[in-house]
Amino acid sequence: MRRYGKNPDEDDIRVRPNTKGNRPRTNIRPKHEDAAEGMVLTVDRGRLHVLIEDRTIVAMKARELGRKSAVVGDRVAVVGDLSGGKDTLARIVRVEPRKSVLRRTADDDDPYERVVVANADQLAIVTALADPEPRPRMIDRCLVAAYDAGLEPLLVLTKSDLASADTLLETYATLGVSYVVTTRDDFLTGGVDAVRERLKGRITAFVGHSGVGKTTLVNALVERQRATGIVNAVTGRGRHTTTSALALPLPGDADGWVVDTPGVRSFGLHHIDPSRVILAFPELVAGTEECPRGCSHDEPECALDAWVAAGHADPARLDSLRRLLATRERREGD
Ligand SMILES: Nc1nc2c(ncn2[C@@H]2O[C@H](COP(=O)(O)OP(=O)(O)OP(=O)(O)O)[C@@H](O)[C@H]2O)c(=O)[nH]1
Ligand SMILES: [Zn+2]
Repeated sequence: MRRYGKNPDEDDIRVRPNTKGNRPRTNIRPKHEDAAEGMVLTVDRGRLHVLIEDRTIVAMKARELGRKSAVVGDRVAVVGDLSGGKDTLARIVRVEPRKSVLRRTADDDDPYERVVVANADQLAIVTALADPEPRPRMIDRCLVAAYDAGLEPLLVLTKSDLASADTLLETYATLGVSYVVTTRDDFLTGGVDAVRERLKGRITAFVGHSGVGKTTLVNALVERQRATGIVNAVTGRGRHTTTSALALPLPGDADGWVVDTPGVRSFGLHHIDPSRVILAFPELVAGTEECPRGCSHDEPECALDAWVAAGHADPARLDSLRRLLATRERREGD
């Protein structure tokens, strides 16, 4: 995976400078009132796969979009050949405003932020209960990224056949995070329904370290083996070869999307705004009014200690908030 430099998924289409001084072509183009609306399902070497009604078409960014990127989950307007036929290439002329953006930085010291998924409602943080051992710090970092992006976090604890979820759930009880506990053995007998229930009507981005069972789970959720149509159109040419995220529809009338995010294991948290993380702790928000400007909420002048001491909030919640905010400093092993 490339970690630095230009992201080939986002900047594939170059805009040539208009050296002849002609009128910019965008001025003489129609306004694309006839464009079709669709959703980006995946990006593969600069080609975007877009779902329009029940067809998947391949498109590229139109020149007029400039450096603006379109990513998985984006609602886009598309013109050109929309038949979805082999070797056709349509053009994306507009990216609709995003409801949410989930970003990662390649590294905390890489200032280039990459949008991984647009318009997601929920972040499923997939963690194995054993093999590999759970990493609470990584979970905390994902929680911070979710709160910052305005996504609702969902803890998905896999491999419950190997270890109990009790200890881990204790750690997160104070945070009130939703969770589901899964085991592969249940998937064969409908045990994946409990997870599907949480995904209904929403776009959920799935993140997790290698080996936690994310692929096993995602395949069970979308019934990939049996799936036809959309899923095959995207993945049918064999292995999905890019590191781009991939949106897969839930089967039946669940009306939800699973967005698999290969290669996204954690998040660079340099851009995180503490005031957005605090929104996940509504009872602490008012307590920050007396904080000094730009308070880190983990300094002697922070007003939250007095707020908690006055009985406005549970001290354990302030501890949790501080624990989460502290994960912004990257450590060995993150
Ligand atoms: N015991 C047990 N093993 C599981 C379970 N789910 C998945 N596994 C195994 O865990 C290993 C990793 O599963 P994957 O689904 O490939 O995990 P992944 O997170 O997608 O990992 P990468 O493919 O490396 O990204 C495989 O050997 C699975 O068979 C489970 O519920 N219990
Ligand atoms: Zn403060």
